[in-house]
Amino acid sequence: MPGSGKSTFGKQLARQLNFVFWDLDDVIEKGENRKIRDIFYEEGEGKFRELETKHLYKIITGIEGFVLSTGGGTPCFNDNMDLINQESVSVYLDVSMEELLKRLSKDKGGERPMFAGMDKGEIILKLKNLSAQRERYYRQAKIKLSGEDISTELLMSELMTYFRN
Ligand SMILES: Nc1ncnc2c1ncn2[C@@H]1O[C@H](COP(=O)(O)OP(=O)(O)OP(=O)(O)O)[C@@H](O)[C@H]1O
Ligand SMILES: O=C(O)C1=C[C@@H](O)[C@@H](O)[C@H](O)C1
Ligand SMILES: [Mg+2]
Repeated sequence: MPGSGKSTFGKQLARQLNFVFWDLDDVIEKGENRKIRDIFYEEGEGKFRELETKHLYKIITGIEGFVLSTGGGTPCFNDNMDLINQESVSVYLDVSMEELLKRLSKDKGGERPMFAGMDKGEIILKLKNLSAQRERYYRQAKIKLSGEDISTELLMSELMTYFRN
């Protein structure tokens, strides 16, 4: 979900594994030479999803030994979750609504176009809607980490178990 810590956590994990870190939102912005916000406002979500899949495909089929932090919506469009699971090990950070609300309410810069200009009540409604639509994609992830004790150490141990099995 937006604000679940994908970018923060992904960077830590990449450092631990000595892998390259990519943030799909940054890759799209650099590749298209535009802010995601502007793509959304000028061309709509459909165009954004098309570009998102294009850049996801390029990274995931093009390089090895990386950690990729996707956008919250990435797994939910254009069969992206199937592609992710074919080519990599996916991780779902399952963070509570209360914690997401706390984190997203702090985003005053409008970096997240989906929540721009919303008050707390509107954010919680949006989060509930997104979660209801997206959970079925998120739960296809190979590894799920829930609760307050999400750490890179825990994920490293889950990854070991995953590869052992
Ligand atoms: N484990 C954590 N505990 C407390 N705050 C955190 C934690 N992980 C991330 N944060 C904070 O929550 C906010 C969102 O984190 P981050 O940007 O990593 O999420 P994201 O999943 O990448 O969000 P987005 O989907 O918008 O890219 C940031 O302000 C970050 O500092
Ligand atoms: O959850 C989403 O649908 C999005 C999350 C962001 O990271 C961006 O990828 C974009 O704003 C859409
Ligand atoms: Mg992020």
